[in-house]
Amino acid sequence: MQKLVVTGADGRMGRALIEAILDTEQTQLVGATVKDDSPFIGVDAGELIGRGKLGVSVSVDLSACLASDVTVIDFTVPVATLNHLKCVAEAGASIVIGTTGLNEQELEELRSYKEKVAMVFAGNYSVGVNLTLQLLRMAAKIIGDSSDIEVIEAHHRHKVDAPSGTALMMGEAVAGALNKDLKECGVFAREGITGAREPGTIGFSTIRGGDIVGEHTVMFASEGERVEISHKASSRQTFARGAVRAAKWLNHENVCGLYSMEDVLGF
Ligand SMILES: NC(=O)C1=CN([C@@H]2O[C@H](COP(=O)(O)OP(=O)(O)OC[C@H]3O[C@@H](n4cnc5c(N)ncnc54)[C@H](OP(=O)(O)O)[C@@H]3O)[C@@H](O)[C@H]2O)C=CC1
Ligand SMILES: O=C(O)C1=N[C@H](C(=O)O)C[C@H](O)C1
Repeated sequence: MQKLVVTGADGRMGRALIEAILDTEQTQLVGATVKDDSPFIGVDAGELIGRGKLGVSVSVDLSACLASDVTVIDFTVPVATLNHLKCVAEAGASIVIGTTGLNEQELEELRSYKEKVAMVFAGNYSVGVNLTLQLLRMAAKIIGDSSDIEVIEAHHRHKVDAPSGTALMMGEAVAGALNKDLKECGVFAREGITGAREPGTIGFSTIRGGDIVGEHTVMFASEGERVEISHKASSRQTFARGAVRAAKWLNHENVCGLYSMEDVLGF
């Protein structure tokens, strides 16, 4: 039985993760944590999602939930993720991280744990998005040099970071296949008299509205035709089930390192 702890248990993904764990064989929720000002402290984690008592009280103390055979699943905010990662390292536990919006310094700090912790870190845990990354690399190799490449993403009104982690992963997959650095060729904003499109750049556009779960399109536009590769998520369970799958995979690997969802899927 794989022992799992969910941080940010009262968040959109936290709740979806508890649901996914309850629906996955050979996994057991052994802890659920929230921020210290949450109204859900002390509530049963099962009751938090309307599934009846599990005997796991929502708490603020992650370290108290940890042991070397526990895997944490963390979809929160960058500062919390790094705090949680520190606790995980101290306990010799492992972690699956889904948080997006980390800046360069935060990413560097996360990477610094790869010798000490077994962790999976991905901007998107859906199988479909990770398949899409493969398709994008193929498209980039065949038509990337002769196309204008644009990444368009749409999410719900509550999302706080842009572009999405997935959009950045897609941009990096395309840039990598073209032997480019996204930091140099990415265009993240356009307004006013921008001038004509600079050849070889990768543009990003962001839509925020309503309850859109997550939609991404990469457009390869050239003279006379364009190719669009799209993924549309319609349920957060897609991400949650993928993260639980990653946690089960980590338990088998149990080797310190920084892994991607593509590693988990064996792509
Ligand atoms: N990789 C993937 O497949 C996916 C990644 N995501 C990413 O997951 C993250 C969470 O998304 P979502 O669930 O929609 O967001 P929510 O805002 O619904 O949840 C965030 C959770 O983190 C908690 N939190 C915030 N600040 C802190 C803190 N300082 N310490 C401890 N906990 C804190 C929140 O608590 P409180 O509510 O009390 O503030 C809440 O429980 C985002 O970065 C999102 O982009 C989302 C979906 C899929
Ligand atoms: O915040 C979200 O909701 C999502 N975030 C991830 C991202 O930033 O790419 C993954 C998914 O699209 C949903």
